[in-house]
Amino acid sequence: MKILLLGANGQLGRSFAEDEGLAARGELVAATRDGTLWNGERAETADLAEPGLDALLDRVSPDVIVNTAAYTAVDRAEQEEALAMRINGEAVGELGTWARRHGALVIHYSTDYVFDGMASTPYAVDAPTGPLGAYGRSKLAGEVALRASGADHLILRTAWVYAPHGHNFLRTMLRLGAERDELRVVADQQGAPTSTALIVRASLSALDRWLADPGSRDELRGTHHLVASGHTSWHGFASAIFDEAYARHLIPRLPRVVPIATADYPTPARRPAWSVLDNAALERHVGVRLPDWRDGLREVMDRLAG
Ligand SMILES: NC(=O)C1=CN([C@@H]2O[C@H](COP(=O)(O)OP(=O)(O)OC[C@H]3O[C@@H](n4cnc5c(N)ncnc54)[C@H](OP(=O)(O)O)[C@@H]3O)[C@@H](O)[C@H]2O)C=CC1
Ligand SMILES: Cc1cn([C@H]2C[C@H](O)[C@@H](COP(=O)(O)OP(=O)(O)O[C@H]3O[C@@H](C)C(=O)[C@@H](O)[C@H]3O)O2)c(=O)[nH]c1=O
Repeated sequence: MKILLLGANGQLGRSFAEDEGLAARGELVAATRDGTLWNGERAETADLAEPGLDALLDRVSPDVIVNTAAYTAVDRAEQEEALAMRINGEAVGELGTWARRHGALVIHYSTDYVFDGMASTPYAVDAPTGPLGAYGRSKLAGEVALRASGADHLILRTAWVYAPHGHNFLRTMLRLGAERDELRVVADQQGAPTSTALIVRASLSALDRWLADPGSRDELRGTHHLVASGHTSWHGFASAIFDEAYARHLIPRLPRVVPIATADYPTPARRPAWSVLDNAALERHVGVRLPDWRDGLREVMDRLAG
């Protein structure tokens, strides 16, 4: 089996590449935008903003495409919606079209930002979407295009993703906390911080079930919510980050973390107030346990401390 990993330098892509789980299941071909991995090794080049993905796909001829590449700059997307649409929308449709023609499976990631955040109970997979901003619209376009392609696919919607590496809220907090005595963080947006390690583990379980049990495919094919269990606010997440970092002597002192309202932290893109996704169906279909978000945080902090 040949597996093509797109976006191997991103938070999630790098976690897949480091984990070795994909490589243990087949011949893994990693691709990045510039043809180089974060560690200096060579990779395939795949720029989703450019036409010509078919040439790479024809050459690699994957049985499974794991697409972790995406335009993820939520605020900048408000100014660059066409580019976000190309990368997160059209290019995903092209992957699907190739996959349908060649009988390949596409594992693709989407986001809580496809919802409008007006709910007050966890979003079910089939809840109506209604993105508030350009990034969410572009990710929804990718979901729609992949479904329309007719390819075998798993769309795994996740949220509030972080890792010991890459661009994420956890690393931003640790940087700002080292620079300032006080941070102001929104307390009226709720979600489930989800580590890339959790996403990798659950994705591999889903892939294993897909491969081992063709009878499961009708149940698995389609969209799922892959997030940690429980929920908190960005303020709650920031406070927990500092507590865990302080307990491991990663920071010399605890900064003050002041809860504020979204209105007091104006940003170009609107974000959903309620981003909690119901992950029970994935636990049932794939037989994985999706632990509480605090477990993932402790695991990442242990890695940073180690
Ligand atoms: N981050 C989050 O909080 C969440 C992410 N998701 C989704 O999960 C998936 C993984 O996200 P995550 O790992 O956090 O994202 P990152 O931003 O960490 O990584 C995205 C990767 O995509 C690459 N990329 C961007 N533009 C292109 C392009 N034109 N061609 C090829 N590659 C490109 C980037 O390349 P380069 O390194 O060169 O910039 C980067 O390596 C995405 O689908 C995202 O939408 C869903 C919910 C939450
Ligand atoms: C840095 C900072 C942010 N915030 C707020 C702004 C925002 O409402 C919230 C999160 O900020 P960020 O810009 O880090 O997060 P953001 O880029 O919105 O994160 C999103 O990324 C995309 C890719 C997703 O798919 C989502 O699931 C989600 O993880 O925290 C503060 O209140 N204080 C601060 O000091």
